[in-house]
Amino acid sequence: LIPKVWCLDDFELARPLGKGQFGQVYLMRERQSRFVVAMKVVLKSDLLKHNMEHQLRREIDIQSNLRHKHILRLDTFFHDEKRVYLVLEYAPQGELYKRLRKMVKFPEWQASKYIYELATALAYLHRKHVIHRDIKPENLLLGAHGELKISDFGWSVHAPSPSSRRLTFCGTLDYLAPEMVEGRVHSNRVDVWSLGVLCYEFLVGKPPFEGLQEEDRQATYSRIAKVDLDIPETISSEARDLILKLLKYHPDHRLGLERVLLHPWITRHNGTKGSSSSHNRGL
Ligand SMILES: Cc1cc(Nc2nc(/C=C/c3ccccc3)nc3cc(N4CCN(C)CC4)ccc23)n[nH]1
Repeated sequence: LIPKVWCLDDFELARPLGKGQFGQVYLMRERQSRFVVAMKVVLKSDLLKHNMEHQLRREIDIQSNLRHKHILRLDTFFHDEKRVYLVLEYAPQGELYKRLRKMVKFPEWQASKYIYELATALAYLHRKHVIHRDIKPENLLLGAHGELKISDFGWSVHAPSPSSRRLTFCGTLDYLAPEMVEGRVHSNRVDVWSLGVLCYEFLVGKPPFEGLQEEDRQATYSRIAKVDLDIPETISSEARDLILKLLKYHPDHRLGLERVLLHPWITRHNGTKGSSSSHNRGL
C-alpha cells in the first residue's frame, strides 16, 4: 500500500470479524487493488473515556515499524471526526485460542512449532527494544499456512520500561510475570515468562497458575509469585525442561530467546530452519 492518505471510502465491507474491548474488527477489501485487509475501528469517544489515546498511539507507532512473518502487519491508519481506523494484515486461519479450545491441547510437534515461531518473533521484537507485555492465546492469529502471527500491540512498550504508570490490567493475570503482577520494574524478560506460560498451556490445555475458581485473581497472583508450578507426567521430559527454564522467578535466570531456539525440544520438531526470514515475502 503506497503511502497516501486513505479514507473509509477506499474500502468496502466484507464481514465483521470480532469485537474487542476497544474496537470492532472487520474484514474489508480495498476497492482499487481488491486487496483484503482487517480493519480495526476504534471510537475516539471510547479512547477519551478510558484515557487510552496514548496507548493507541503507541500501538500504531510500534506495530507500523515492525516487519516479521510472525508479527501481524499494521499497513496504515487514518481517522475521521468520530473514529480511528487501523488497516491490519488479514490472517486467514483465525484466532489461535479458538483452535486451542477446540483441540483442548496441541500435540508436542504443534506446540513446539508455535513456540519456535513465537520465540523468533520475540527475538526480533527484543532486538528492536520492544516488549510486547501481553503475549497470550487471545493475541495470536493464524496466517494462510497456519503460521502464528502476534497481534494487538496495545500493551507493548519500548524497553526498558520502569512503567511508572500503574498497570490497570483488567485482563487475565495468567500470563503476567511476577515482576509485572507485583508492579515492579520489568524488562523484555516478561515476554520470555509468557512464552513459558504459553508452552505449558499449549501442552496441558490450561495455563499453569490459573486460580482454582474462575476469576480468582488473588489465587493466581500468589501462585505466580511463588511459581507454584505442577507439570503433568504426560509432558515429555524435554518440554518439561524448557518450561522450567522459562518460568523462573528471577528475570535473569530465564533462558534467553537465542537459547530457546537451540533447545532440543525446539530443534527436534523444527529442524534447522536457519534464521527465519524477518521480512515479509511481499504484501
Ligand atoms: C486483525 C485480524 C483478524 C484477522 N483474522 C480473523 N480474525 C478473527 C477475529 C478477530 C477479532 C478481533 C477483535 C476481537 C475479537 C476477535 N476471526 C477470524 C476467523 C476466521 N475464520 C476462518 C477460519 N476458520 C477456521 C475460523 C473462522 C478467519 C480469520 C479471522 N486477521 N487480522
